[in-house]
Amino acid sequence: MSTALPKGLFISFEGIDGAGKSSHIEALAQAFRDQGRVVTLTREPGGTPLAEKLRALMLHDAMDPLTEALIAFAARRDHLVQVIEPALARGEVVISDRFTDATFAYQGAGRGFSWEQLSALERMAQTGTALQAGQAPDFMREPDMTLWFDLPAEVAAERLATARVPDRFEAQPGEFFARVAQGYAERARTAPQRFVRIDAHASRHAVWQQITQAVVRKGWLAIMVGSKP
Ligand SMILES: Nc1ncnc2c1ncn2[C@@H]1O[C@H](COP(=O)(O)OP(=O)(O)OP(=O)(O)O)[C@@H](O)[C@H]1O
Ligand SMILES: Cc1cn([C@H]2C[C@H](O)[C@@H](COP(=O)(O)O)O2)c(=O)[nH]c1=O
Repeated sequence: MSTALPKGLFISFEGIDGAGKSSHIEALAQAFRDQGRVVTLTREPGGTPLAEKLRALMLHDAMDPLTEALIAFAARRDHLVQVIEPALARGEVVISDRFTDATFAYQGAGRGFSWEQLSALERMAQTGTALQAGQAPDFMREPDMTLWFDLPAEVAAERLATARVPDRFEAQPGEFFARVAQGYAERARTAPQRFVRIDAHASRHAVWQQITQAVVRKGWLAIMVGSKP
């Protein structure tokens, strides 16, 4: 007798730098584990040895916006093929700290690179990776849910002011992050069924409640009484 695998789930966390994503990702992973799921916790750019090398280039080496976008998608393709698709095929929950919406927000809205061309790259990089899962050749992999941490750029800047040595993105001026935040809002408007807006200006506890409510509403987790981030 064969035991059916649970359906793989793909959840991404998005938002401008300092929006508070990292503070909750591990807690959500643990909530899934507590309810018997296997979790692959990963990040972008990165998540594979090759993609981590590309991350280091992207975060620290000067380059033009097209180069930046191409590196983001090259890293994503490797990440999808090597990590995300195999984990989904095993019925795991994949939680990624950022995915393609970040490219639209940062390289698109932030740097000014064309969204139309980013859409073409998105289709190229995210199609044909799920054939073994029985998906059609033109199926484009996207997250099942995107938790979008919406926070004004000036609040995120205050939170990060004392935090760490900034990388190429964190060193950008406030106007850059205001554009990135707008980019996320625009992207959320184009995919309302996938995006869940999290009011990231709320307290940590209230943010955690919004996250758990979103996942419980989907029926992916049972109600978690007294759970904490
Ligand atoms: N709800 C909150 N209220 C106040 N401060 C918070 C809240 N959530 C997180 N912080 C603080 O804000 C800072 C940034 O949080 P965090 O590192 O989780 O953000 P992030 O979205 O993961 O950023 P990045 O994408 O740059 O890694 C940290 O100092 C964290 O302690
Ligand atoms: C996936 C992706 C990321 N970025 C930027 C966004 C952040 O500034 C960094 C990653 O740092 P984090 O601390 O892990 O959040 O990279 C980007 O510009 N484009 C992308 O596609």
